[in-house]
Amino acid sequence: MTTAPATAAATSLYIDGAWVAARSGDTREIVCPADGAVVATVSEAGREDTERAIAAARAAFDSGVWPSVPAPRRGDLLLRTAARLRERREEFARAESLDTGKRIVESRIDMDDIAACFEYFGRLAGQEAGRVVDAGDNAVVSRVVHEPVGVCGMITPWNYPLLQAAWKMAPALAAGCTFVLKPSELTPSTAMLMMDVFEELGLPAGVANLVTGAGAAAGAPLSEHPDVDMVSFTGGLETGKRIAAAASATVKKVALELGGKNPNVVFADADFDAAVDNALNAAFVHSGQVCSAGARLIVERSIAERFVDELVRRAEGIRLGGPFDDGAETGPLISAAHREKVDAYVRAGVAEGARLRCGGRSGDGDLEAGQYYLPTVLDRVERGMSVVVDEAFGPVVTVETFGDEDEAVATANDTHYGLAGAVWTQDAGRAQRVAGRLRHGTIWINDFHPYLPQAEWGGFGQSGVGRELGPSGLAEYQEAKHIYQNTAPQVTGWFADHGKGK
Ligand SMILES: NC(=O)c1ccc[n+]([C@@H]2O[C@H](COP(=O)([O-])OP(=O)(O)OC[C@H]3O[C@@H](n4cnc5c(N)ncnc54)[C@H](O)[C@@H]3O)[C@@H](O)[C@H]2O)c1
Ligand SMILES: C[N+](C)(C)CC=O
Repeated sequence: MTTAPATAAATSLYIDGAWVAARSGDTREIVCPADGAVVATVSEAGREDTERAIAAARAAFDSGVWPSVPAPRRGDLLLRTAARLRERREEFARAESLDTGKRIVESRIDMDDIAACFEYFGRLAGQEAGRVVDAGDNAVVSRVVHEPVGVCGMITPWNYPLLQAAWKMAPALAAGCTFVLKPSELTPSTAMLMMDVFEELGLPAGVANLVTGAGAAAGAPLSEHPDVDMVSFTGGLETGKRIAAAASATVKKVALELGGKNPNVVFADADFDAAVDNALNAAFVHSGQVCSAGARLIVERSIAERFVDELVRRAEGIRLGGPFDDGAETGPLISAAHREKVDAYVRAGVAEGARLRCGGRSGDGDLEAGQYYLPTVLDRVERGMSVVVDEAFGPVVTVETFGDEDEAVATANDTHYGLAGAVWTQDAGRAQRVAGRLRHGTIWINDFHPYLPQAEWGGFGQSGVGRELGPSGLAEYQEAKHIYQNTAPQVTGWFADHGKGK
């Protein structure tokens, strides 16, 4: 059983440096999906609360209180943020686990990754003062500088709540932007703790603002409002399309990190045990609620039967449990509604002809109190079937087979997404060839899942627009400005002076 922290926070909106309640007075209970315990009560923001937060972010930006701080000093605040996060790691990890049901060991890893993200952008801030351009004229001084985009709306999902927000907040602050963050309505707790850290470290009022509430009410103004210069969204494809469409009315800058249907390609010469073990990680870590989950296993035909038998045997043995259960290897799904969606997806696959090898149902016994769904393997699937095309965002892996390299690549690229993928082989030449041909934003060779703050993350195709992390992750929050100075202005004579002498 999870125990709730004593938060009865009817004032969970952080606007202009103050904790306030929703204007409506509405609140929402946050429920741990591992056992249904209420772990927090937070304010439920509506449109007018978000508009207040936007006004605060706009005023803070326009006053220059943050954008005019020299970039190395902004970087210093990010480094101090990282240090504070490391000190408060356990408190943050616990809050994340209670909201998501994620195992505490995974939440601790997330907190370390978040601190590393703040450190990376803290160091990157101020490293580059723009560039001088040779205009081909000695009288001209021409340079390109990078300025903050302005007020950013940030909308984030529930699976990696603070991590996905950190990938936006850290570069935005490094660039000199101000922002309004709207985390998933299901998992707001660590975002609240984060505002507490910013306040503690003296970030000026109005630079970081937080609204907790549902997407259509609290989130939509961030893509619609003319005072927001950029909206950065991480979440599902359909929501991303809605946000991009809404943002077009004011021609905002838009960054989208969307879903994936990620291929995990295994050649017959791969290290068998490592490939099976990592296929389990790829599909079932965090019960598959990972944008880059290896949900499409694509195995060379000659080893497919043995490989899948072993995968099924291992999947059947995975132990499920709550965040603080030391024996658990993975946790619950986020909600009852999501579990129903995953189950319907599996049923649709079976109805289309897939063979259910294991799982395909909720957990029983002790697991009945939570939103558990058993690791599920579906084989005998074909390209075009819904389970091969659509993201399940649950512990479900489908198995396809191939005969040669060309077929492997064609199968792996046959998706409207393009977020991530892996290739398993001991042939270094083939590994590089296949990696080069896969149309996905991240390719792992003989590994699955690692990401680094210094390496870009994002999708090809309908997995998104733009990149987070790496130098491009900072550039997302910057506008390039060309400053051209003529130090010896002269009459050009382009237009004759027809009035001269009159
Ligand atoms: N590419 C990545 O890096 C990445 C990372 C994590 C998750 N994801 C994706 O996120 C999805 C799962 O997350 P989810 O279920 O929270 O996604 P979701 O799209 O349902 O919700 C994401 C966020 O959008 C908000 N929202 C919903 N409707 C909105 C609207 N009309 N206007 C503004 N905001 C709105 C929600 O309240 C939430 O905060 C999966 O598809 C997953 O692949 C992608
Ligand atoms: C981006 N990542 C892998 C941390 C989480 C995706 O859901």
